[in-house]
Amino acid sequence: MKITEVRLGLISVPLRVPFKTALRSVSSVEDVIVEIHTDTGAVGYGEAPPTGVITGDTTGAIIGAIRDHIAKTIVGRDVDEFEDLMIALNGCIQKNTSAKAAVDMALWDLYGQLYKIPVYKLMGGAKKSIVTDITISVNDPEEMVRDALNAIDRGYDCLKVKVGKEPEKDIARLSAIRAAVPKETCIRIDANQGWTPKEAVRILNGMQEKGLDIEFVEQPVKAHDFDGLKYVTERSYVPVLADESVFSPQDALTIMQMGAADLVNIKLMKCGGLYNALKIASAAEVYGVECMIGCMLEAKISVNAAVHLACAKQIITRVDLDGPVLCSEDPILGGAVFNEKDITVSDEPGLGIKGIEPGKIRYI
Ligand SMILES: C[C@H](N)C(=O)N[C@@H](CCC(=O)O)C(=O)O
Ligand SMILES: [Mg+2]
Repeated sequence: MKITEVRLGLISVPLRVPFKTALRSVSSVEDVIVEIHTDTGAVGYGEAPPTGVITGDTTGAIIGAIRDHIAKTIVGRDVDEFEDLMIALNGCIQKNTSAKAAVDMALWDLYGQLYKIPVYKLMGGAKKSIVTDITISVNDPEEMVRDALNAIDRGYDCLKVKVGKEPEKDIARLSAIRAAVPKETCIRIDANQGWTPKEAVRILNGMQEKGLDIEFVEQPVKAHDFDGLKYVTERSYVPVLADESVFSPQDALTIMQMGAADLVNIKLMKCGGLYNALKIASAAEVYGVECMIGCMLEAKISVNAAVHLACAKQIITRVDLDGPVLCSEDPILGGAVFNEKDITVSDEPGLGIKGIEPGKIRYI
């Protein structure tokens, strides 16, 4: 199976409600789609969101990295030289993890199709379904309570609540939500780097004293501040999960060796795809650090690839793969079935993606 062409397109999918974090506010998913064509007619699919505030990757940068570096490296090569392809993909350009992730998943898709096996089984997995949380955007407490109750009505029992914007309001936000939702609702929070280390300890221990029962906090402090993260981890009663601090397997190792976080969030767009995500999962297994599988604002092609990983690795004990259910429509054909919180992996060879609804992709 020889790679003949890398085709790129753009999709635009409106969100049900605007997505607001301490870092950004957006109202639609605007992603780059990658199709890798082969001489057998098989096509591998990938997707990359331009999450500039987190990864530094813009739409133009994703397109440029794929066209000017990655495509030139992989076209003409055989999918069966999988390890060589992965090393070439990772070595042909620095950083650009979103572009690499989109191509990495399209290659896994083709490799699974070549050997007629779904990717999660190729990775040794046997689990067929997982359960995701859903994100509540940061707003005034009243609006957040409305969004939380709407999520409960849709059947979600785990909320990931965004905080970190106007930190003085965060305890009030969480108190209002905790008072409104059923007692057994799991609540995790994500500050998206919005607090200083001292502020984080004060807010988190304040939440603990009020009995708000927070499962964990995601990325309380700036991404580069590993010492600050460790400071919070050592002093907070609420467990700490490293998100923006962990891009590469090396970052994950450093965080684990320092004891700077209790948990790690693996995202394909931060680490460059499934090949590197597996390395983070292996490091986490060695250190006994449980992982969450997360996503950016992504539609179903790339989140579907993360579903395969989550079904394969037992060290992934938390799931934040709500990209598709935050969207008001799903233009992607095939792949995992997203029935609100319940996600069922596809048993089709590769990643199981069949294509994009006609008229919903603009080829470039
Ligand atoms: C969408 C997901 N639940 C999420 O919150 N992901 C990121 C932010 C993604 C973005 O800004 O696109 C996170 O910080 O965990
Ligand atoms: Mg996060």
